[in-house]
Order: sequence, then structure tokens, then C-alpha cells
Amino acid sequence: MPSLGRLHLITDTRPGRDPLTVVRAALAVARADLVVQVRVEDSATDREAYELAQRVLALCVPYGATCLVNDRLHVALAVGAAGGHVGADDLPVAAARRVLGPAGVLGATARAPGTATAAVAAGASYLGVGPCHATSTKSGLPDPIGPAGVRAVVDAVDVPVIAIGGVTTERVPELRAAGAYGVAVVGAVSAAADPARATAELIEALTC
Ligand SMILES: Cc1ncc(COP(=O)(O)OP(=O)(O)O)c(N)n1
Ligand SMILES: Cc1nc(C(=O)O)sc1CCOP(=O)(O)O
Ligand SMILES: [Mg+2]
Repeated sequence: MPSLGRLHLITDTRPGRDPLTVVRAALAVARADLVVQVRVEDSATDREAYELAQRVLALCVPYGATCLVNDRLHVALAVGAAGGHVGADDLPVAAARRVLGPAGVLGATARAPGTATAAVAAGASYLGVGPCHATSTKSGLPDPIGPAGVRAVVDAVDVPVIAIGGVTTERVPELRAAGAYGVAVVGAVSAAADPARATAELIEALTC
């Protein structure tokens, strides 16, 4: 399996957003270092998810960037994405691994060491760990775990930990110091006035 990119851009498909323009801008800067996770609203149809994933994958391929699909692993398989990401409301990690097969990239959400070790034992290739900080992008999340919470998970597992939730360029150093391999963002790139510049700043912070 190729090494995982350190910057994960999760698509923002809320009304009024333009995920493909943002993905294009980020890819032009981060190239193969970027992982794009196609995440659609729960209300989106499978057809909508499939069509967006197809278009995102087509943008990723020329750069050698990795395309993953959130939640809907059948969509990931249907478009030929590298893998997917699952959380507590999705397929269990072991079932997701069976669906993707041994070679697929499988991310799992973990918020504490116990769930993290269980997810890795069940076949997760990396963990999404958070929310690190407060975020307005997703509602219903538990309280932020901060860099200390990230460190607790990092110390418990031997797979890459991707910190998520309220991640900004300024917060990358403390998350890296806590052992995070990389970060996943929505707002830091999608809501930026200049998504390409925001991507460049995140990449720079991640490679320091
Ligand atoms: C990298 C990464 N980490 C965590 C999540 C959250 O996944 P999940 O808990 O399944 O929540 P939804 O994104 O499906 O609402 C993620 N998507 N990516
Ligand atoms: C989709 C998602 N999952 C999270 C979790 O903690 O599980 S936080 C989150 C949204 C992250 O968006 P932003 O970078 O704008 O804070
Ligand atoms: Mg999910």
C-alpha cells in the first residue's frame, strides 16, 4: 500500500459550496500529498455520491493523489477509489475491511485509545481522531479532545493518526507534536478566501 498523504481534504457539499473547485485548487498545490475524502450530506442520494466521487477521482488520478469515500463503501468500490472511511454509525470496521478487501485504504474514526485499538485490530489502516477542537462544520460531536487526546490515541496504536475537527494551519504544530501523522480539514481549505494558498500553508506546516 502506498504511503498515506498527510493532508486530508474532506469535501464540503453543504448548500452553496463548490467542492470540485476547491478540490481542483488543493490538488494543484498538494498533488500526490493530498488525500481527498468524498463526503456528501446524509440526505444525498447514492447517485449523487457516485457522480461526485467519479469526478473527484478523475481529478485525483493525474496527480497520483488518493481518493477515499466517506461512509458509502459501495460507492468507493463502484468508482474505483482507493478506499473509504467509517465511523460509529457506519459499517463496523471488520465488515468494512471485508467489503474493501485487504488492499483498500480503510480509515476509522476513534476518539479514545480503547476504540482506537479495537479499530486497528479490526483492520483500520489509519484513524481519524477528534474532534481536536470545536468546529461548526459538523453538529452533534462530543467535546473536543485537544492535543492530549490525540496523544493518548497515538500512544495506543501503530497506524497513522489523522487529527480532525477545527484544524487550522496554526494548530498543526501542536497536533504534530502530539504525534499526529497528518490532519483532515473541511473549513480550513473550503472556507478559505484562497483555497490553494490555504492548502500550501497546511502542507508547509505538515512538513516542518
Ligand atoms: C479523517 C476522518 N476522521 C473522522 C471522520 C468522521 O467520520 P464519522 O465519525 O463516520 O462521521 P461522518 O464524517 O460520517 O459524519 C471522517 N469523516 N474523516
Ligand atoms: C466530518 C467531521 N468529523 C469530525 C469528527 O470529530 O469526527 S469533525 C468533522 C468536521 C471537520 O471540519 P472542520 O475541519 O471544518 O472543523
Ligand atoms: Mg461516517
